[in-house]
Amino acid sequence: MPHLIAPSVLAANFGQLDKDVEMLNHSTADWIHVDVMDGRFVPNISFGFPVLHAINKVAQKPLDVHLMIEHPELYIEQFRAGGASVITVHYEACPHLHRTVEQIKATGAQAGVALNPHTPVAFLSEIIQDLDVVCLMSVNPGFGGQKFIAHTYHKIKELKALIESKESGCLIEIDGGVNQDNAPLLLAAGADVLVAGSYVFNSQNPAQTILDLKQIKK
Ligand SMILES: O=C(CO)[C@H](O)[C@H](O)COP(=O)(O)O
Ligand SMILES: [Co+2]
Repeated sequence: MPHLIAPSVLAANFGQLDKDVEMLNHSTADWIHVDVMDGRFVPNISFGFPVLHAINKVAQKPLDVHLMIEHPELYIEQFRAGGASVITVHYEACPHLHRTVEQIKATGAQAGVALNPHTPVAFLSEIIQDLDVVCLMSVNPGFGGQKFIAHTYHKIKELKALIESKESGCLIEIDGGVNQDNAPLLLAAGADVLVAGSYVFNSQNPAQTILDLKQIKK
């Protein structure tokens, strides 16, 4: 399968969000990554439902909603109604992860689980068959524009081995500090989906930057 590019609108210009989403519609982006932060699970607040609705009104690509919030189970149906195609919750925020994953799937969305940089891949061994996406955080969640953590390569290989051993069909998504230098190595290690925020939106030509990431050969 060709890899997928999921630009994060966290780095977009919120004064002209519709224009930036239109740009993504016309680009080779596959998904639109939407980072929701609650100021409790992570030390930052991004946005909530009104902004998600504004994005969904314009977006013509699947919305990949990354929930960096406590008690995500209270809001799954609302995020689905807001247009989410993929809903990703954090392992660290879900004591009843299996129940929350089933709840996501019951809405018709694809279910993702994100792991913080310090959380072992092996913690997903009993649930990997039920997941559509595992999102490996390659920065500590909460902010865009941070430095990529190189230990992520090792986690991708471990996750790939776990997915194969359990015959799971789930995708490996990498989120944080992705750029043109590390992307080829991430794909070679086994990544399927690359999230990129500041690298895309801070570039001179975001659509071209997305195309460059999309055209990397494995
Ligand atoms: O989940 C996130 C931060 O918690 C963002 O998706 C991530 O940081 C992408 O932004 P950048 O490419 O600028 O690192
Ligand atoms: Co994210």
